Formats: sequence, structure tokens, C-alpha cells
Amino acid sequence: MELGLVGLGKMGGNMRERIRRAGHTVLGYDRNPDLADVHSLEELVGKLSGPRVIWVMVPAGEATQTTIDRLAELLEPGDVVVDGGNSRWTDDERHAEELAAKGIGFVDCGVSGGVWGLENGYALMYGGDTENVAKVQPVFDALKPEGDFGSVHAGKVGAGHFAKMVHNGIEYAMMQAYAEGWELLEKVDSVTDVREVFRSWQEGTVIRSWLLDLAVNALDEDEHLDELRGYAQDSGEGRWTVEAAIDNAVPLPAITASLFARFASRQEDSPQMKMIAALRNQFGGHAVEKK
Ligand SMILES: O=C(CO)[C@H](O)[C@H](O)COP(=O)(O)O
Repeated sequence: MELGLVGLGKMGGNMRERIRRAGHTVLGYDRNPDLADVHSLEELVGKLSGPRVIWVMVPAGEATQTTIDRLAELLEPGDVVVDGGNSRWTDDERHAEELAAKGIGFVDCGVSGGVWGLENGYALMYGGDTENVAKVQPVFDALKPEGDFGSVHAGKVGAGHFAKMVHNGIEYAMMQAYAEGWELLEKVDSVTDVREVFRSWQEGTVIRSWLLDLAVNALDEDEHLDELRGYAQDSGEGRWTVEAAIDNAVPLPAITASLFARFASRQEDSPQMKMIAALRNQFGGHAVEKK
């Protein structure tokens, strides 16, 4: 089939290649002309024959909104837009309604696989009407990993991004657990080769996983992570997971703590710990450290 792909960055560029390897025709548009096959969304839409499927793979928020707004003007009834970015699931219904007003279908798709997806395939979680999903199915089949799993029609519009958001929340907590265990192992004198402990865990243990394999890769590159600052950003999905938990009164202590640990990583000093030190000093005369 033919696919229009908008956004050819780290994810989109490799996805174009994987879909092409499966024998499909992909026309890619990116603001960077060095990456693009066509030079505008107008040209992209004009060169595809209907019913068109356009996969949007740009940053969540304003970039995705602007792209969908423009596609709503350019596409025709029967065409389908897929949002494959890490959009907040609450945006999906709005996008579906905006496009449905023009007779254009909408599917939201959470995509996991990172820079390894070209070779390993991408795990896909999608939401939308069966009729719209069917139009995109050959692309899902091209992108997904080989094997029985790795792809799911999770439910109605929004379900794909909701499932991906929860996946990323779990990712936060798993990474935090490996990171905490690694720090404790590094702290004690009795363990003399932490990297080899991590490596040994890759087979036979209860905690073996791809994230563990990646941790070993990172330690092979920089055994004690001396070259890095302990500073971690976040792109929003951890926050949205915690917000959804609050809305639904579902306790998520591990995921919430892993999000807050990232916030703590961005502070040079801890204002709240200054207050705790001050209070201990006030009520008990406990020693404080001064700058
Ligand atoms: O989707 C992903 C992996 O599954 C992204 O890499 C992830 O969104 C990164 O999130 P954050 O910046 O919040 O750590």
C-alpha cells in the first residue's frame, strides 16, 4: 500500500525504512528538506492516491495539533490520519472529532521500540474504529515485531495512547528500580564488580529484561557512569499516568515515586530538606550543615 509519513526524525526515519522493507510505498515529509521525499504537506497529499493513510510522527502537543489541523483542510472523506506520536490520550477524541467533521478517519497509536525498532520491530498499541484500523493494518503488520505479540487494537479512540502512557509509566518505575539497586551495589565495599553482577542477572533471574540488557550496555560504555550527570528529564507521559491514577483513585506509589525522583534530580540542593534540617534543629537542637 501507499503511506504518507509526516516526521522523519529518530523514530519516523527508521519507521519509513522498515515499512519500505516490507514492500510498501512510503512518501515522507519533514521540515528538514534533507530528510524529506516531498517538500510540503500539500505535495504529500497530492501525490498519494485515495483513500489515503497519513501517519503523523511529530512531537506531541503543538506540532501534532498544527499538522492535524492542516491535514483536516487537505484530506478527503475516507482518508485516515494516524497519530503515532506520544500524544496525551485526552487529545485523541478532539482530533477524531475534528477530522470526523470532514469525513476523515482517525486512529491513535502508541509506538515503542526506540532507535532499535528498525531491526527489532515496533510494539504498537492502537485505538479507533475497526473500519479505520483496517485501512492501516498493512502498515501495522510491517512495523510490528516478528512473532505473535507486539501489536494490539486496544480499544476505541484514545485507547492506544492510554495503553502507551501506562507502558511508559511502568518504564519509569522499572528504570528507577534498576537505578536504585545499582546505586546500592556501588555503595558497598563488599561488591567489587557491580557491572558483572548486572551482567549475570541477564540470564536465569526473575528480573531479566530488555531494560536490564540496556543497563549492561550503558555500563560497558562507562563502567561507573562517571561521564554522566545525575539529571533526568521527562516528556510528560509519567505525569499523565499519575494524573490518570488520581482521576481514577488508583494507587500508583512506585510510578509516582519514580516521576518525583526525576524532579529531585534537577535540583542542585533540596529546599524541602533545608526545611527538614531547620525543623530538626528547632525542636531537637540537631546539628545542621551550613553552606
Ligand atoms: O516512548 C518512549 C519509550 O517507550 C520514549 O522514549 C519515552 O516517552 C521517553 O519518555 P521520558 O522522556 O518521559 O522518559
